[in-house]
Amino acid sequence: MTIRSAKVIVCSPGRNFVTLKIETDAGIYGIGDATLNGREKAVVAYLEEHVIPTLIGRDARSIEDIWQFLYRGAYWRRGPVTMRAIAAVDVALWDIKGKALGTPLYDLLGGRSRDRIMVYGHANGSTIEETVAAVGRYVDAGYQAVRAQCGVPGVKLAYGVGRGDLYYEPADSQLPTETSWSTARYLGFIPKLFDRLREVHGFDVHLLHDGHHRMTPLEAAQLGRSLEPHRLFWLEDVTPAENQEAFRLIRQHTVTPLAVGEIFNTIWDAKDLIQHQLIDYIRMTVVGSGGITHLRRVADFAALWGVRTGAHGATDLSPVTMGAALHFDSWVPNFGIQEYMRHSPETDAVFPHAYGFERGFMTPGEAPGHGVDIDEALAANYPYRPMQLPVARLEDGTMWNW
Ligand SMILES: O=C(O)[C@@H](O)[C@@H](O)[C@H](O)[C@H](O)CO
Ligand SMILES: [Mg+2]
Repeated sequence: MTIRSAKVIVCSPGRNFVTLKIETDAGIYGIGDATLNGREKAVVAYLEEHVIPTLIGRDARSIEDIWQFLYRGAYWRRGPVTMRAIAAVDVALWDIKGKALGTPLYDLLGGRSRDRIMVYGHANGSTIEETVAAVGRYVDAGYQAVRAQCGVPGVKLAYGVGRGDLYYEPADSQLPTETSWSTARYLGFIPKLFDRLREVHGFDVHLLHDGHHRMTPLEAAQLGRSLEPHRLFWLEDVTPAENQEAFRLIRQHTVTPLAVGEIFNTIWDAKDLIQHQLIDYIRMTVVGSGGITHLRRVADFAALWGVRTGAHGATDLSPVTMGAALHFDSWVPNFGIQEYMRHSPETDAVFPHAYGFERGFMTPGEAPGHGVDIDEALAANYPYRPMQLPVARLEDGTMWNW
């Protein structure tokens, strides 16, 4: 089964998505996601200029060989652009293999390890009471796990505070929105949020929180320790993780579970964190980490050290990634949880999908491949709109991590 053609489809049904469609001479096609929020066109060029010409004529069944060819063959390894392009090809090829064999992707990986996949939703508010109410709406909808974010008094546009209940999209402007940040204000405030959340909602719901890379290791340790009475499911991205060693310091001081990895691209970003058991959940997902082929190696390595998966699932991960991730989650033995930020109705219409959601749990569906398609005619109604992620500055104007 030979790859006959491949094309990149860019559309913006509410937000931007980059999708790869690979067609074979057997009449079977596969779909992969290559979206890199705020830097989409870089991946488009990488695919169109450098990857697609090398795919034509290859055997679509040779997923592993094509992965190795794209990874080793580029010479310049790793990074978000390269690994997203590889992921798009990889996921499209797994989709093709599943369709060719008439079987869902999870079966190709080794079959289902669970009946349904626990997901967490995003609750946020500009005040504590708004966030408490937002968590309540998720609990009422059947979610067993909810991420809680809140505006911080004195901080302009704190991370994670959206404009609606179900949808949150941080890439909101053609030029980056400037936000402000004060870790001192944040550290003084967040324990009060969780005091109130536990007071109102009790301990039957899993609560999560995302620090979005803003603390120093010692500040992260302080936050982790102050939240221990609230028994979080996880505390995410407390500090930038380029320095994997930094997590030793955090770990020495707190037993609050730690999650990290949504911006990692390969196992090399996570190796020390995993093998020294410095984290509890690895947040890498198919689109960011070279597709199913690489992610399963990461998951197997993590399993050796008791680290579980907690795949990134923000709205910038297209339904194609969501579908592929749900098949992966169905199989992966060391599954932890899956993030689920709902897509807009426009996005759902452009990407018809077999996966489903019911009261806090998802299933990948039984369609062959990953079960997600793209309606190209509909997609054409939503042209690309340049959008960038915000930036953050400290109160004195110093550039900080958004
Ligand atoms: O945990 C998360 O979902 C976030 O950290 C993301 O919303 C992240 O900000 C976006 O994916 C950036 O594009
Ligand atoms: Mg995050």
